[in-house]
Amino acid sequence: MIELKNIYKTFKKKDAEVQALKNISLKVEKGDIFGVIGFSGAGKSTLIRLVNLLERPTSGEVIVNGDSLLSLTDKQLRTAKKQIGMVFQHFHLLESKSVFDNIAIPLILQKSKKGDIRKRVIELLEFVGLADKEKAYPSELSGGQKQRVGIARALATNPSVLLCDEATSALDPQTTMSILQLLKKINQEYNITIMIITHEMAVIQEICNKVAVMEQGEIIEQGNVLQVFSKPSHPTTRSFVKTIVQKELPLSMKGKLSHTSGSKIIRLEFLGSEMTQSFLYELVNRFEVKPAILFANMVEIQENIVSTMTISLTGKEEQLVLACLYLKEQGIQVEEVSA
Ligand SMILES: Nc1ncnc2c1ncn2[C@@H]1O[C@H](COP(=O)(O)OP(=O)(O)OP(=O)(O)O)[C@@H](O)[C@H]1O
Repeated sequence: MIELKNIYKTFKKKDAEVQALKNISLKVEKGDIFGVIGFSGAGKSTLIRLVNLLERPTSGEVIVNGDSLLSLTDKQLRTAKKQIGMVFQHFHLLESKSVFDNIAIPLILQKSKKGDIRKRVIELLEFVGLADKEKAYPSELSGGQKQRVGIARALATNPSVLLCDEATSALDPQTTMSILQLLKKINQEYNITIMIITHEMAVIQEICNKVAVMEQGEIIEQGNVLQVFSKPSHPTTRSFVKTIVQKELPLSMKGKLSHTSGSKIIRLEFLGSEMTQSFLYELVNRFEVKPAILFANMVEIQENIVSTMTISLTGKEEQLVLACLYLKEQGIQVEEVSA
């Protein structure tokens, strides 16, 4: 659907060069909601702007819907671009035009018939929940409503791909959630593939099935969201994941921990929530150990529950070792915590 192959992008200024992207390769499959996350300056905007050639790579290949965009003629490129809608952080609406006219712009540009334009815009207004705002002007709308107009405009020409450049970064958390739900609905009901860049892990958690993490122009980690969230390998990914999956003991608790002989403090990570009770019961039943929960956290990712739990286990050394072994055999990740 979208494929970037060995992309490099260098911005040349008078006295300096900025290597914004270094050897980026990624694949977005049909139906994906693919998130790209990174800190400011990582190269996310440059990356997403390459997908519809708002930015041209210094080298590498951009393939969308099977077309290698850099080898198309201008006319072919215009046709290919109709398949790619884009939503912006600051909406980019025309203030002097009504909501209806803003959404109609791409249809007017492609010379659709008046009746068809009216039908499509009304349909889109309905879809994004702004049926009563047809005649309003952007200045009369909230940020969330403006973004709904931006989304409707991006969908006007029936694209197969929607690019979202920090689409929720200018919105409060509640509005962010409602816009993310709208993007999910677009993906599911219109079967549109979405690529979204963000610096907020909550965006990835809420709607994405795949994620790429960027740092200094490179992709440092990518994969299925559940995989990356449950086992992040790069320190930067870990620091992003930490913002939503709280694994560490709170500092106030850490200070009070003391390891006494005959006890172990271990952190457990596993998928699913129903497991919790059964393995604690099994520990007590099968081994001469006493478990106590010190800290627990559950996060929903892709309709899966990722659970982390810190427990203390008290008992004879041999029993503690056997208990830990048993937990590992159940597919639980076990890590000893130092005080
Ligand atoms: N038109 C440009 N000319 C020169 N340098 C640029 C240009 N656009 C981006 N850059 C540089 O490329 C690097 C990546 O910028 P980019 O905007 O893609 O990062 P980002 O991850 O989107 O950051 P942010 O979240 O702050 O927008 C930065 O060092 C930036 O200064």
